[in-house]
Amino acid sequence: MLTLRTYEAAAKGRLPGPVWDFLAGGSGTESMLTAGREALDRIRLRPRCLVDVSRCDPGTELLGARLAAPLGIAPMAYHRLADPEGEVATARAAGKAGALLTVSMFASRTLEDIAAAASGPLWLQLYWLKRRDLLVDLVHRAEAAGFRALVLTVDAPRVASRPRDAANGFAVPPGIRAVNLSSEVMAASHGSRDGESAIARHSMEQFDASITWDDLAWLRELTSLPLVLKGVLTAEDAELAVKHGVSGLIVSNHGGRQLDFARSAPECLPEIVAAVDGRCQVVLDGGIRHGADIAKALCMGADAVLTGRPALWGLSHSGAEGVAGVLRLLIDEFEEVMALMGAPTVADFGPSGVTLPTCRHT
Ligand SMILES: Cc1cc2nc3c(=O)[nH]c(=O)nc-3n(C[C@H](O)[C@H](O)[C@H](O)COP(=O)(O)O)c2cc1C
Ligand SMILES: O=C(O)C(=O)c1ccccc1
Repeated sequence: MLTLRTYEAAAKGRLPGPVWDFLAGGSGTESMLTAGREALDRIRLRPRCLVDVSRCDPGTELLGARLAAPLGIAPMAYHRLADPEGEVATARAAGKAGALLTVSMFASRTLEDIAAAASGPLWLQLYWLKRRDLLVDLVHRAEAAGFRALVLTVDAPRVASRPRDAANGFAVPPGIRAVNLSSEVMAASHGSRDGESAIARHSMEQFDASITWDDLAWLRELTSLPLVLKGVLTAEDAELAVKHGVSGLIVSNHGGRQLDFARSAPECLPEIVAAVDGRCQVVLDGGIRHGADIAKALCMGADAVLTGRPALWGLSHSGAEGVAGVLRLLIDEFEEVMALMGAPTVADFGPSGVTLPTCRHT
């Protein structure tokens, strides 16, 4: 019987050390690698009994797209680090499982190839590059390829220092490239130097750290695709996001890879859901490792969750089949939790389904 731990152990065994460190690692003291997980573990479920759960339906809709469960894959760069087929295999698996796939701007397969392999909804994640012409090109290609939404990651004006990558002088191995961006812009991300991560250096050169809320209008005018902001952790920013017309928020601490000592995403979710008050969709990411985590997120008011690293573990273990296996595990566990919670549909999860540890944010 395969568990997420099996996939994780297999990936760790198979991948070169520096690649494993890039996938698994976090920023700074890595305090945030476990914070989200611990916050989820402190939340306990409050089951109801004698409800008809002879049929449980984990299906839902997210930004108008049908999903087999409120689950997607978080945007992650360079899936070819885990498997030669990369994002094409991931897309096939997400389609098979009925899960959303968020494709990173730094994907290692073309948007067109990924879309051709997909049978479910795709979102495209963007970092705001200084070279706006490249953003225009990507957005137009995403529209043409049938992507359903754009995700702007807002917790990374630069990639944070990550000690493992710095120690390894990590650079993306030759032969793996962010093929959707011009090689001229990507040149700096190759070529490793001791004591420095090429990815962090590249982000300092290429990301536009000067953008503010006012710049969102430029992106919104470029496309009719719905805009989702990823990395919002406060009610204040959620309110601003809604005022600026976003269709969704991904409450995320970037899997512990950006601001060290931040609040973890699950801790922030309730105040963000309250601030949004139904005006846009809310997705949680970070540390989703069990079907019960999906249930907890829904109880706190999320519409769906994204899982990150486990998809890459599955990919490294056995390509598309491995990713599909990971998604299947999470969805099967979620279905069981639905039955045992007395919650036969996703609409049956609400605030009374959890007890939250008392936490104050002011
Ligand atoms: C290897 C790796 C690459 C990532 N690349 C991106 C990226 O390109 N864009 C982005 O917005 N987030 C990126 N993230 C963050 C994920 O989208 C997500 O927030 C995080 O991994 C979720 O946590 P989890 O891995 O604990 O499930 C990356 C994460 C990892 C582990
Ligand atoms: O977002 C990340 O966490 C990340 O690792 C990354 C990878 C490539 C380019 C930019 C960020």
